[in-house]
Amino acid sequence: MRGGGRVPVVALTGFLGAGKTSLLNHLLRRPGARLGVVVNDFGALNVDAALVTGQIDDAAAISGGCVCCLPDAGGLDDALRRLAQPRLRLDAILVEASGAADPIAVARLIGFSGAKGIRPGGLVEVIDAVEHFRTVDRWPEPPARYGAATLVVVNKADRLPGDDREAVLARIRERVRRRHPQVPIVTARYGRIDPALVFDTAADEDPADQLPIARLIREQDAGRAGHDQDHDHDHARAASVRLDRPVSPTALIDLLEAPPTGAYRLKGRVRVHGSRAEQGFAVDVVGSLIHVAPLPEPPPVGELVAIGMELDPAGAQQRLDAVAATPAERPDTPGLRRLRRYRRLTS
Ligand SMILES: Nc1nc2c(ncn2[C@@H]2O[C@H](COP(=O)(O)OP(=O)(O)OP(=O)(O)O)[C@@H](O)[C@H]2O)c(=O)[nH]1
Repeated sequence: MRGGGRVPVVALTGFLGAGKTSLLNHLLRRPGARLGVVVNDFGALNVDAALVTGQIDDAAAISGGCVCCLPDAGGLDDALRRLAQPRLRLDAILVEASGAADPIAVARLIGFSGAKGIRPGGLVEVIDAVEHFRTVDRWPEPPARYGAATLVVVNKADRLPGDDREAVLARIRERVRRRHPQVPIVTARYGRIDPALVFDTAADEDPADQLPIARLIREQDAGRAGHDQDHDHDHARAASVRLDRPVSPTALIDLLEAPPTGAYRLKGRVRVHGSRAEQGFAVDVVGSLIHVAPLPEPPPVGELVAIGMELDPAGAQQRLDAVAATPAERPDTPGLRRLRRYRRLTS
């Protein structure tokens, strides 16, 4: 969400050559998003020249909406601090980790970063479908690195021989699941995943009562109904609900803690009855990360959106509708306490 709120920091990890830069380039091509980029090792920068006009060592706005920042080793915090400045109004910061980096360490670095104005936005682990069993997954136990991921992208599926493809993909999925049963797994070519899985594209012209992400999804739906668009990737499915009244904090937190089946992201803006006045909160769930932030004003109309590649839209709709329909009794002291606990943990 542009303006206000903390900027999500999304890490892209994966073994050397898995396709991190391809995925980064794909995300940077998304029009309308203002993204910060941190490339975590020198010499690896290979971002589209049209989007990044050279290796720059300070945060700078450049055409295409991308801001790029190259830190030296250990400079991640400095880079995040620079990119989190409110005047840059970024929708997300993408950190491409070096192929040699351990995703668990990367997640920890971001999670414990001292930089203000940021929050962890997930960790996307890119797997090379062809090289996987020759590089990262060579031992009886599945690699610990899967445990840190909030989304796994099995890339280069096109390079698997046709008669073997499904079997190899199934084997990779099975190995990932053994380590991390809940993590969503998508397959991709050249890292072309649905950007809605990673960040929102904010749009200044969006009406005040609508979340940018909802607009993005509407556009995608329109694109799907029409002919060809730039849709060279699997689509995320979504369900959303408009909230005309304050929501029940208990119903809301129950939803955030147990999102609808297949929901990889869940986000929204809500109004609740506080102990004295009405209060507004922005909520955001990525994988198992729950983030709750206060809004300066309660939104006149709220919204909740669930997104996922394997979302059951009807089931998700029911869950969202149920939150909208739960009476916002007051005082809902236990619910408010749970909400504030997440707020304290994440802001
Ligand atoms: N056939 C095919 N090639 C791919 C795919 N994704 C990436 N590649 C190619 O694989 C090579 C490595 O991709 P990169 O995106 O640079 O991988 P990386 O993980 O950033 O690599 P390092 O930064 O060296 O760790 C490039 O030549 C890409 O063009 C894919 O899905 N299919």
